[in-house]
Amino acid sequence: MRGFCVPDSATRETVGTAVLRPLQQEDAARFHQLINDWDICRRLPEAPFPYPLETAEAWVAAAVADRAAGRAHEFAILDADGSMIGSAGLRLDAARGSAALGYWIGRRFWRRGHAGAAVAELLHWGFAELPIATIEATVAADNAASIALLERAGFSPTGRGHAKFIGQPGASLPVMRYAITREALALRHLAAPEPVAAPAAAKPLVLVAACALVDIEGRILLARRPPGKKMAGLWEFPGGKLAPGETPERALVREMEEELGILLREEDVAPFAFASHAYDQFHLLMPLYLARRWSGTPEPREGQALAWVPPDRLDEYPMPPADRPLLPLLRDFL
Ligand SMILES: Nc1nc2c([nH]c(=O)n2[C@@H]2O[C@H](COP(=O)(O)OP(=O)(O)OP(=O)(O)O)[C@@H](O)[C@H]2O)c(=O)[nH]1
Repeated sequence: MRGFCVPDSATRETVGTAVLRPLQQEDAARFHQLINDWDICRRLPEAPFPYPLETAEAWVAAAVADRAAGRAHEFAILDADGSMIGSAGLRLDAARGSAALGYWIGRRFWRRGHAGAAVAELLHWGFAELPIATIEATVAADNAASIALLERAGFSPTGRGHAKFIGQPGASLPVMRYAITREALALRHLAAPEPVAAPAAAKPLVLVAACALVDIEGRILLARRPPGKKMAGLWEFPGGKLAPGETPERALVREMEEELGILLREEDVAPFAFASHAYDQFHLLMPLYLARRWSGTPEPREGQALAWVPPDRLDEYPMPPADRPLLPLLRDFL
């Protein structure tokens, strides 16, 4: 398990800034100077106290080796002047597609929001760069500041347990387990900004996810909008509007099942391009994905006609105006 040390919650008034850079062997002396503090070590399960310089050197050397091997990514947290003030990192559990978070901040730099900023930055970095879907954290049950910090960062509790802390021999202390998924972090950031007041006459923005299903002959599946619908008779890429809280990928999985009766997996769709088009009643924003793998044979479940169309014949099929800029991109790519 990884450890946490944040004393007393970073006050909300202070907005921390954090810059992370990979931990280097030259950081060992400073690392030692900052971490050799009972109030830090007692909250870190793997930290002895006192914390010898050789242990710091060995820990940093292991971190450098772990980074090279892709096992873990440990960072120095820097303040605005570029001085190291603490450390934060992610240790991978490749089999589970997860990583364990740990961090600590030197005492002189407590209560300035640095830990919260470092954790936020590390979550973004981790989900962008590592093959993981979840980041987990285990924290001593009496570490109220870190619990508050994790909850503010978007983590949810997943359970309780006990863990040994090297600095407190013999003791098995109660801990709480937390986790955050990639989707939860993304939704949080979508939900976070205050809505910008739209001018009275603004058109609603409609978000539609669409998918170009490509068969082994490189043909693309088009669906013809059935009579009775807006733009009936035009050919389009299968897809539809996102339901509340849905990612575009998840919406595609649902729509492909509903419209075509096929099983498409989220990991089998790749973002390709997007359409942005002002219709009279709304503005359409439509990410277009490509998929070459699915289970089942597409069949029209909603009264639509279907056609497998070679890329150089897409022009022959009348499509909504939003789709037209996408056609040359598809022709060039396929
Ligand atoms: N699926 C799909 N929709 C498209 C494409 N191009 C395009 O302009 N659209 C527009 O994006 C919207 C798709 O949303 P939808 O499929 O959930 O809407 P709908 O008209 O079938 O249902 P609705 O009656 O509930 O509005 C429609 O207004 C549709 O005309 C496209 O290539 N694929």
